[in-house]
Amino acid sequence: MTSKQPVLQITNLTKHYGGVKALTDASFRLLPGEHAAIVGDNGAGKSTFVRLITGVEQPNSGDINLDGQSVHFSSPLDARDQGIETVYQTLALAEDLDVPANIFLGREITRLALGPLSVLNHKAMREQSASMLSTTGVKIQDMSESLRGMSGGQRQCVAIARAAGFAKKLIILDEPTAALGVAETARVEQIIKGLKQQGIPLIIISHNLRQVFDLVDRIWVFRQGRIICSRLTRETNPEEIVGLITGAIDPATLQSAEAVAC
Ligand SMILES: Nc1ncnc2c1ncn2[C@@H]1O[C@H](COP(=O)(O)OP(=O)(O)OP(=O)(O)O)[C@@H](O)[C@H]1O
Repeated sequence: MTSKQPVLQITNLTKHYGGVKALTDASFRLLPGEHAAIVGDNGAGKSTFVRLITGVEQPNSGDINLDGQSVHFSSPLDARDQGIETVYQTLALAEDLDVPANIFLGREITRLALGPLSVLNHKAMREQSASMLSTTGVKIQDMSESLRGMSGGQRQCVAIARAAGFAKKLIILDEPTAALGVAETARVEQIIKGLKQQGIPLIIISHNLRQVFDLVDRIWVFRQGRIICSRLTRETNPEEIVGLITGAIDPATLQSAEAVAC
């Protein structure tokens, strides 16, 4: 075990829907600056886990600890306010708005705060958007273009830059390249590597093992509603992870006790 305090520590998180045990006693940790992947077969409980740690749903039991503090998220907004930024597959972007308006969607900067009559500070939002995009390594030709004209990859990049710009604690990416082509996937992966260099902790849900092995420090394996173990990427290989996902390998038989956190 490491002595570093985890950014996120989850203990015995459980969510049952009637008789369906979507997630039982899931324990997980993310260290400062660490990039981790969540993998598992369909129905293994990955999405349920993410919904619980992003405030979309509340657990039946278990503890979520953020930077050493026990927290409860009553809504996604609550989780966001407490420092967890999530990029969902649906991206939550507004097609008809330009890049700055999308980056500041729901967090607009105002010159005069008068409730519904507030005056937006477009200049500040434009400047800060440009800075967020450049810090994240995202290149957008024309920031005043609406998102409607952009490719899936460009939109994904805007969503990740927004998350990186506002994340106080960590970023969660849900299948960020599932709908992208090869070149766009490579671009998004470059951006994720940039976040690693900046020390921003990150959790990625991905079915793409090549991508997982290329990007993360640690892999958490979900199986039948449980987190069965985690493996340091450098101490495992794709065959072993597939074996853990399918049940062909029993985590109890793995030798490296340091690398297994069950
Ligand atoms: N709202 C719900 N009501 C009832 N059962 C649910 C609900 N959400 C999830 N489940 C069930 O919980 C189990 C875990 O589902 P979950 O979506 O978390 O898996 P997953 O690993 O994300 O799968 P996938 O990769 O297909 O998205 C499945 O059996 C699913 O049918």
